[in-house]
Amino acid sequence: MTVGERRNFRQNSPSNTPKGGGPGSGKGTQCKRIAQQFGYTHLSVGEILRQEISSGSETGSMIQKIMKEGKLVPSDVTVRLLQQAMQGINSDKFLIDGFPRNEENVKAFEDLTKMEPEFVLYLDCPQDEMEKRLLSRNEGREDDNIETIRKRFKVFMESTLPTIEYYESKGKIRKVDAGKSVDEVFESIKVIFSQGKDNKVPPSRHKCKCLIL
Ligand SMILES: Nc1ncnc2c1ncn2[C@@H]1O[C@H](COP(=O)(O)OP(=O)(O)OP(=O)(O)O)[C@@H](O)[C@H]1O
Ligand SMILES: O=c1ccn([C@@H]2O[C@H](COP(=O)(O)O)[C@@H](O)[C@H]2O)c(=O)[nH]1
Ligand SMILES: [Mg+2]
Repeated sequence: MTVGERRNFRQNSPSNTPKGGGPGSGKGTQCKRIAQQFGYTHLSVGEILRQEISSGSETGSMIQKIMKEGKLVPSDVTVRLLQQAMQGINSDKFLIDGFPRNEENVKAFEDLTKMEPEFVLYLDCPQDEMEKRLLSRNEGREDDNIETIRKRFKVFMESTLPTIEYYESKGKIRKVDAGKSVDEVFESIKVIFSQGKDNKVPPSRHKCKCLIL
Protein backbone atom coordinates (compact mmCIF):
# COMPACT_ATOMS: atom_id res chain seq x y z
CA MET A 1 0.00 0.00 0.00
CA THR A 2 1.53 3.34 -1.03
CA VAL A 3 1.48 6.48 1.16
CA GLY A 4 -1.20 8.00 -1.12
CA GLU A 5 -3.31 4.88 -0.87
CA ARG A 6 -3.03 4.95 2.94
CA ARG A 7 -4.19 8.59 2.96
CA ASN A 8 -7.13 7.76 0.69
CA PHE A 9 -7.97 4.80 2.88
CA ARG A 10 -8.48 7.13 5.86
CA GLN A 11 -10.25 9.86 3.90
CA ASN A 12 -12.73 7.56 2.20
CA SER A 13 -16.02 7.87 3.98
CA PRO A 14 -17.97 4.64 4.26
CA SER A 15 -21.11 6.73 3.69
CA ASN A 16 -20.77 6.40 -0.09
CA THR A 17 -20.39 2.63 -0.03
CA PRO A 18 -23.08 -0.06 0.12
CA LYS A 19 -24.38 -0.60 3.62
CA GLY A 20 -24.67 -4.38 3.56
CA GLY A 21 -22.31 -7.29 3.99
CA GLY A 22 -20.27 -8.58 6.88
CA PRO A 23 -21.05 -11.11 9.60
CA GLY A 24 -23.58 -13.68 8.40
CA SER A 25 -23.49 -12.68 4.73
CA GLY A 26 -22.72 -16.33 3.84
CA LYS A 27 -18.93 -16.27 3.38
CA GLY A 28 -18.28 -19.68 4.91
CA THR A 29 -21.22 -21.28 3.10
CA GLN A 30 -20.15 -19.97 -0.31
CA CYS A 31 -16.43 -20.63 0.29
CA LYS A 32 -17.13 -24.34 0.76
CA ARG A 33 -18.83 -24.44 -2.65
CA ILE A 34 -16.17 -22.35 -4.39
CA ALA A 35 -13.40 -24.52 -2.94
CA GLN A 36 -15.11 -27.65 -4.12
CA GLN A 37 -16.03 -26.47 -7.61
CA PHE A 38 -12.93 -24.39 -8.44
CA GLY A 39 -10.21 -26.22 -6.49
CA TYR A 40 -9.31 -23.53 -3.97
CA THR A 41 -7.94 -24.04 -0.48
CA HIS A 42 -10.39 -22.35 1.86
CA LEU A 43 -8.87 -20.53 4.83
CA SER A 44 -11.35 -18.93 7.21
CA VAL A 45 -9.44 -16.49 9.37
CA GLY A 46 -12.19 -16.52 12.02
CA GLU A 47 -11.83 -20.33 12.12
CA ILE A 48 -8.03 -20.10 12.43
CA LEU A 49 -8.49 -17.74 15.39
CA ARG A 50 -11.03 -20.10 16.98
CA GLN A 51 -8.54 -22.96 16.63
CA GLU A 52 -5.99 -20.89 18.52
CA ILE A 53 -8.56 -20.35 21.29
CA SER A 54 -9.13 -24.13 21.43
CA SER A 55 -5.38 -24.74 21.79
CA GLY A 56 -5.56 -23.16 25.26
CA SER A 57 -2.60 -20.82 24.59
CA GLU A 58 -2.20 -17.37 26.14
CA THR A 59 -2.67 -15.87 22.68
CA GLY A 60 -5.88 -17.88 22.45
CA SER A 61 -7.32 -16.39 25.62
CA MET A 62 -6.43 -12.90 24.39
CA ILE A 63 -8.25 -13.68 21.10
CA GLN A 64 -11.27 -15.07 22.95
CA LYS A 65 -11.76 -11.81 24.91
CA ILE A 66 -11.53 -9.73 21.73
CA MET A 67 -13.95 -11.97 19.81
CA LYS A 68 -16.53 -11.86 22.59
CA GLU A 69 -16.50 -8.09 22.22
CA GLY A 70 -16.88 -8.37 18.45
CA LYS A 71 -13.62 -6.47 18.02
CA LEU A 72 -10.65 -7.21 15.75
CA VAL A 73 -7.56 -9.13 16.80
CA PRO A 74 -4.24 -7.24 16.31
CA SER A 75 -2.92 -7.71 12.77
CA ASP A 76 0.47 -9.15 13.72
CA VAL A 77 -1.27 -12.03 15.53
CA THR A 78 -3.81 -12.64 12.75
CA VAL A 79 -1.29 -12.53 9.90
CA ARG A 80 1.18 -14.76 11.78
CA LEU A 81 -1.53 -17.40 12.30
CA LEU A 82 -2.71 -17.07 8.71
CA GLN A 83 0.85 -17.49 7.40
CA GLN A 84 1.34 -20.56 9.61
CA ALA A 85 -1.84 -22.07 8.18
CA MET A 86 -0.67 -21.36 4.62
CA GLN A 87 2.79 -22.82 5.17
CA GLY A 88 1.44 -26.28 5.75
CA ILE A 89 -0.48 -26.33 2.48
CA ASN A 90 0.94 -27.01 -0.96
CA SER A 91 -1.41 -24.80 -2.95
CA ASP A 92 -1.30 -21.65 -5.01
CA LYS A 93 -5.04 -21.06 -4.91
CA PHE A 94 -5.99 -19.71 -1.53
CA LEU A 95 -9.48 -18.48 -0.80
CA ILE A 96 -9.18 -16.31 2.29
CA ASP A 97 -12.47 -15.88 4.11
CA GLY A 98 -13.21 -12.86 6.31
CA PHE A 99 -9.92 -11.02 5.95
CA PRO A 100 -8.55 -8.29 5.80
CA ARG A 101 -11.02 -6.46 8.04
CA ASN A 102 -9.27 -3.09 8.46
CA GLU A 103 -6.45 -0.90 7.19
CA GLU A 104 -3.92 -2.36 9.62
CA ASN A 105 -4.78 -5.88 8.36
CA VAL A 106 -4.25 -4.84 4.73
CA LYS A 107 -0.86 -3.30 5.46
CA ALA A 108 0.36 -6.26 7.56
CA PHE A 109 -0.87 -8.73 4.92
CA GLU A 110 0.85 -6.91 2.06
CA ASP A 111 4.08 -6.30 4.00
CA LEU A 112 4.44 -9.77 5.49
CA THR A 113 3.13 -12.05 2.76
CA LYS A 114 3.98 -9.91 -0.33
CA MET A 115 0.73 -11.23 -1.78
CA GLU A 116 -1.95 -9.39 -3.64
CA PRO A 117 -5.40 -10.80 -4.29
CA GLU A 118 -6.49 -11.18 -7.88
CA PHE A 119 -9.90 -9.95 -6.77
CA VAL A 120 -11.98 -9.53 -3.66
CA LEU A 121 -15.43 -10.99 -3.48
CA TYR A 122 -17.85 -8.82 -1.52
CA LEU A 123 -21.09 -10.44 -0.37
CA ASP A 124 -23.54 -7.60 -0.07
CA CYS A 125 -26.46 -8.52 2.19
CA PRO A 126 -29.05 -6.51 4.16
CA GLN A 127 -28.27 -6.33 7.88
CA ASP A 128 -31.67 -7.62 9.04
CA GLU A 129 -31.15 -10.75 6.92
CA MET A 130 -27.64 -11.30 8.32
CA GLU A 131 -28.92 -10.84 11.88
CA LYS A 132 -31.64 -13.44 11.28
CA ARG A 133 -29.10 -15.90 9.82
CA LEU A 134 -26.63 -15.49 12.69
CA LEU A 135 -29.29 -15.88 15.37
CA SER A 136 -30.40 -19.18 13.84
CA ARG A 137 -26.91 -20.51 12.97
CA ASN A 138 -26.72 -22.77 16.04
CA GLU A 139 -23.04 -23.66 15.84
CA GLY A 140 -22.39 -22.70 19.45
CA ARG A 141 -20.32 -19.65 18.58
CA GLU A 142 -19.82 -17.36 21.60
CA ASP A 143 -20.19 -14.30 19.39
CA ASP A 144 -23.55 -15.31 17.87
CA ASN A 145 -25.66 -13.44 20.45
CA ILE A 146 -27.55 -10.27 19.67
CA GLU A 147 -25.29 -8.01 21.75
CA THR A 148 -22.05 -9.19 20.11
CA ILE A 149 -23.66 -9.42 16.66
CA ARG A 150 -24.57 -5.70 16.80
CA LYS A 151 -20.99 -4.88 17.85
CA ARG A 152 -19.65 -6.95 14.93
CA PHE A 153 -21.90 -5.03 12.51
CA LYS A 154 -20.57 -1.75 13.90
CA VAL A 155 -16.96 -2.88 13.46
CA PHE A 156 -17.77 -3.94 9.90
CA MET A 157 -19.26 -0.54 9.06
CA GLU A 158 -16.46 1.44 10.66
CA SER A 159 -13.40 -0.64 9.79
CA THR A 160 -14.16 -3.11 7.01
CA LEU A 161 -16.19 -0.93 4.61
CA PRO A 162 -13.13 1.34 4.15
CA THR A 163 -11.16 -1.81 3.25
CA ILE A 164 -13.74 -2.58 0.57
CA GLU A 165 -13.38 1.01 -0.67
CA TYR A 166 -9.62 0.52 -0.87
CA TYR A 167 -9.95 -2.60 -3.03
CA GLU A 168 -12.67 -0.85 -5.06
CA SER A 169 -10.21 1.94 -5.87
CA LYS A 170 -7.86 -0.77 -7.21
CA GLY A 171 -10.63 -2.26 -9.35
CA LYS A 172 -10.60 -5.49 -7.37
CA ILE A 173 -14.09 -5.67 -5.87
CA ARG A 174 -16.55 -8.19 -7.30
CA LYS A 175 -19.87 -7.53 -5.57
CA VAL A 176 -22.58 -10.14 -5.30
CA ASP A 177 -26.13 -9.77 -3.99
CA ALA A 178 -25.95 -12.17 -1.04
CA GLY A 179 -29.49 -11.59 0.20
CA LYS A 180 -30.80 -14.32 -2.11
CA SER A 181 -30.89 -18.10 -1.62
CA VAL A 182 -27.63 -20.07 -1.25
CA ASP A 183 -28.03 -21.50 -4.76
CA GLU A 184 -28.79 -18.13 -6.36
CA VAL A 185 -25.78 -16.49 -4.67
CA PHE A 186 -23.53 -19.30 -5.87
CA GLU A 187 -24.79 -18.90 -9.45
CA SER A 188 -23.58 -15.26 -9.40
CA ILE A 189 -20.26 -16.28 -7.84
CA LYS A 190 -19.70 -18.96 -10.47
CA VAL A 191 -19.89 -16.31 -13.22
CA ILE A 192 -17.16 -14.30 -11.48
CA PHE A 193 -14.88 -17.29 -10.96
CA SER A 194 -15.32 -18.40 -14.54
CA GLN A 195 -14.15 -15.03 -15.92
CA GLY A 196 -10.64 -14.39 -17.28
CA LYS A 197 -7.60 -13.63 -15.19
CA ASP A 198 -6.46 -10.17 -14.10
CA ASN A 199 -3.12 -9.77 -15.85
CA LYS A 200 -2.26 -6.58 -13.95
CA VAL A 201 -1.10 -8.59 -10.94
CA PRO A 202 2.28 -10.26 -11.56
CA PRO A 203 1.91 -14.08 -11.39
CA SER A 204 4.50 -14.20 -8.59
CA ARG A 205 2.04 -12.31 -6.34
CA HIS A 206 -0.98 -14.25 -7.50
CA LYS A 207 -0.79 -16.91 -4.86
CA CYS A 208 -3.85 -15.62 -3.10
CA LYS A 209 -6.57 -15.55 -5.71
CA CYS A 210 -9.42 -14.09 -3.76
CA LEU A 211 -10.34 -12.62 -0.43
CA ILE A 212 -13.94 -12.78 0.60
CA LEU A 213 -15.52 -10.08 2.77
N1 LIG B 1 -28.03 -17.32 1.10
C1 LIG B 1 -28.41 -17.77 2.29
N2 LIG B 1 -29.72 -17.80 2.63
C2 LIG B 1 -30.11 -18.25 3.85
N3 LIG B 1 -29.26 -18.68 4.82
C3 LIG B 1 -27.95 -18.65 4.54
C4 LIG B 1 -27.46 -18.21 3.28
N4 LIG B 1 -26.10 -18.30 3.29
C5 LIG B 1 -25.78 -18.78 4.50
N5 LIG B 1 -26.87 -19.01 5.25
C6 LIG B 1 -26.92 -19.49 6.63
O1 LIG B 1 -26.62 -18.35 7.45
C7 LIG B 1 -25.73 -18.69 8.51
C8 LIG B 1 -24.45 -17.85 8.37
O2 LIG B 1 -23.79 -18.27 7.17
P1 LIG B 1 -22.20 -18.33 7.13
O3 LIG B 1 -21.68 -19.03 8.33
O4 LIG B 1 -21.82 -18.86 5.81
O5 LIG B 1 -21.88 -16.77 7.22
P2 LIG B 1 -20.49 -16.01 7.39
O6 LIG B 1 -20.51 -14.86 6.47
O7 LIG B 1 -19.35 -16.95 7.27
O8 LIG B 1 -20.62 -15.51 8.89
P3 LIG B 1 -19.47 -15.08 9.90
O9 LIG B 1 -18.93 -13.79 9.42
O10 LIG B 1 -20.18 -14.91 11.20
O11 LIG B 1 -18.45 -16.17 9.93
C9 LIG B 1 -25.50 -20.19 8.42
O12 LIG B 1 -26.40 -20.85 9.30
C10 LIG B 1 -25.85 -20.53 6.96
O13 LIG B 1 -26.34 -21.84 6.80
O1 LIG C 1 -9.36 -11.03 10.17
C1 LIG C 1 -10.06 -11.28 11.16
C2 LIG C 1 -11.09 -12.22 11.15
C3 LIG C 1 -11.80 -12.45 12.28
N1 LIG C 1 -11.51 -11.77 13.43
C4 LIG C 1 -12.26 -12.04 14.67
O2 LIG C 1 -12.97 -13.27 14.58
C5 LIG C 1 -14.37 -13.02 14.70
C6 LIG C 1 -15.14 -14.01 13.89
O3 LIG C 1 -14.80 -13.89 12.52
P1 LIG C 1 -15.72 -14.57 11.40
O4 LIG C 1 -15.14 -14.22 10.08
O5 LIG C 1 -17.08 -13.98 11.60
O6 LIG C 1 -15.70 -16.03 11.68
C7 LIG C 1 -14.55 -11.55 14.32
O7 LIG C 1 -15.72 -10.96 14.85
C8 LIG C 1 -13.29 -10.96 14.96
O8 LIG C 1 -13.43 -10.85 16.36
C9 LIG C 1 -10.50 -10.85 13.45
O9 LIG C 1 -10.22 -10.22 14.49
N2 LIG C 1 -9.80 -10.63 12.31
MG1 LIG D 1 -17.77 -17.47 8.57
